[in-house]
Amino acid sequence: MSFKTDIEIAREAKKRPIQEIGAKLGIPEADLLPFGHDKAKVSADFIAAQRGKKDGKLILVTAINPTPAGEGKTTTTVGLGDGLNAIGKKAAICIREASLGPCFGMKGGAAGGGYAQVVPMEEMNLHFTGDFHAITSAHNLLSAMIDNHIYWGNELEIDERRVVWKRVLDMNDRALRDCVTSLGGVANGFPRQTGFDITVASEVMAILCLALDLDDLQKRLGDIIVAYRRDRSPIYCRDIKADGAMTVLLQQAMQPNLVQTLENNPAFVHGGPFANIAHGCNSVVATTTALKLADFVVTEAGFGADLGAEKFMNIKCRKAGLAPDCVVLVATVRAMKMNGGVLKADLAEENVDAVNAGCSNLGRHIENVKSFGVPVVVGINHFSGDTDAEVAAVINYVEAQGSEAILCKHWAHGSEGIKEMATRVAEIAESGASQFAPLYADDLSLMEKIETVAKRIYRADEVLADKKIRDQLRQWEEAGYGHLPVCMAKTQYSFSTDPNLRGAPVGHSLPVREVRLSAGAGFVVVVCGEIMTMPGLPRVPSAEAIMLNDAGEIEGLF
Ligand SMILES: Nc1ncnc2c1ncn2[C@@H]1O[C@H](COP(=O)(O)OP(=O)(O)O)[C@@H](O)[C@H]1O
Ligand SMILES: O=COP(=O)(O)O
Ligand SMILES: [Mg+2]
Repeated sequence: MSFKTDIEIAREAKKRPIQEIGAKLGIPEADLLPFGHDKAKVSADFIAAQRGKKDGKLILVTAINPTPAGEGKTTTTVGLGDGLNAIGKKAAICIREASLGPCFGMKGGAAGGGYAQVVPMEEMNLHFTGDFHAITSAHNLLSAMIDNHIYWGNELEIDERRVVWKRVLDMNDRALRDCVTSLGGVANGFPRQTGFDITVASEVMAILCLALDLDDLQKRLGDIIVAYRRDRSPIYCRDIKADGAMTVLLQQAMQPNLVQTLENNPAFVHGGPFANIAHGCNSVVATTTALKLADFVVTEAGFGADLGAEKFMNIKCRKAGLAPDCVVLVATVRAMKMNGGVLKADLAEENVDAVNAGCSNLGRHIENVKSFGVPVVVGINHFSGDTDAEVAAVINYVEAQGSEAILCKHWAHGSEGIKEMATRVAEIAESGASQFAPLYADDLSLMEKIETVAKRIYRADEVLADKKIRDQLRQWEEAGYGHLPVCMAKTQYSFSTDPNLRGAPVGHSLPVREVRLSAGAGFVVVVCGEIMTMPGLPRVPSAEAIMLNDAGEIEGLF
């Protein structure tokens, strides 16, 4: 059975003018800044005018530990938004923007898939409205101004060995991870070892996603710590006098983007941090705006619930005062089999035993989501190769755990394939059953916060952090940053730091490699295991298959 590709389906979309989509949410045309006929930014003035209005219900879509292709969180977020609208609810979705890294690397885009996509898919997965370029430019302006300050006499007495601000690029380029700048003699400045992260790991990205408005954005930018002096005193972005220009570069990017689903329902697409190396959630401003305009808002958090959902709850909700009313935990037969020990190459073959073996991963994620006090429904994202026996194995397991699992066929059928889930989610969200609370209080020490996530979510026995790291955490506590949440960076494939340790490992240790203070974003990044903040390209990058056909249309984007 041959299926149309995502891009073929997206190209056939019968899109409505973006003004019509905005009108569904009561956004006047004058408050939409159009980018063509099918994309627009929502004005900051209109957003500010929504404050004080009643919020709709908030639904988070997360997943079990994924295969490299992803298990359909974004696809399910889009499908569920369409499903809620199809049963008569006023719903909007909020998802993240795509990074060029995975688009041209391995994983592909971030617009959903099949008949549950947001459009225009090609533009969204490429330059969209320029937000990532703005974030990259703002980040690298600060980088350039730091080296320029040092070049012109270093009045701030920056210890050149302790510049912590790197550069970014929105591309997977391992060659840039670790490099030396300012080679070539006196005219080029003072050589310094530094490197690049991918734009989605930039603190500027996190700030744009957590800032409440433009004033908050500028303050957070100013709070960024870029370097330390020899006496270890911090030097801030505002000391370099870059925060004003960075805010100018980000003014338009701060306004959330509005597009539509294949079924012409409103979709906010804004911000794009990954969940393995950053906090993995779309912007607060898009989510809080959507909550003022719709009765139901469906949003996503990247990778598995051990990463995106944990940081959605402990970072985004904590900082924005959000409280999810329901969680949809996406499971797929293929990811269950992979967590049950099946190799990627063998996932297409029926294997009920492997599905049963993989259920331990699903069961742990169910427990973890419930530990935040939020009701959870498992959404089985149906793939054409799934057999009835494999699906039944998942449903039987979930029901034996006392939870609910609903088979969803939105990829193949759009809203028609997910009405049962939409109905159930609306019931749960409106029931008031959710008693959300973050996993740890602000006043725990930074180390205790790391240990709480490691033990309660990852089920690690211990956290391995050497004296240098523990001393650094204590120094940040003494400097007044002890109240901040932690942003865990680790592999998305396992509860542990070993990507091959699938299922529900116990007894493992969590090695902390380094810690980074994002004083502007307001969290401490805890880098665990071998995770990289500048990914590399795979042996055969998706880019090799991306081209223009004779009709000038893009091929190979997915
Ligand atoms: N039910 C499905 N059947 C076939 N392909 C799917 C299905 N759900 C998602 N996909 C595809 O899998 C890939 C990952 O989906 P996506 O929603 O981006 O996952 P995630 O957001 O969890 O990473 C996309 O290419 C999408 O088109
Ligand atoms: O940060 C990762 O997001 P996806 O799981 O949607 O790929
Ligand atoms: Mg996604």
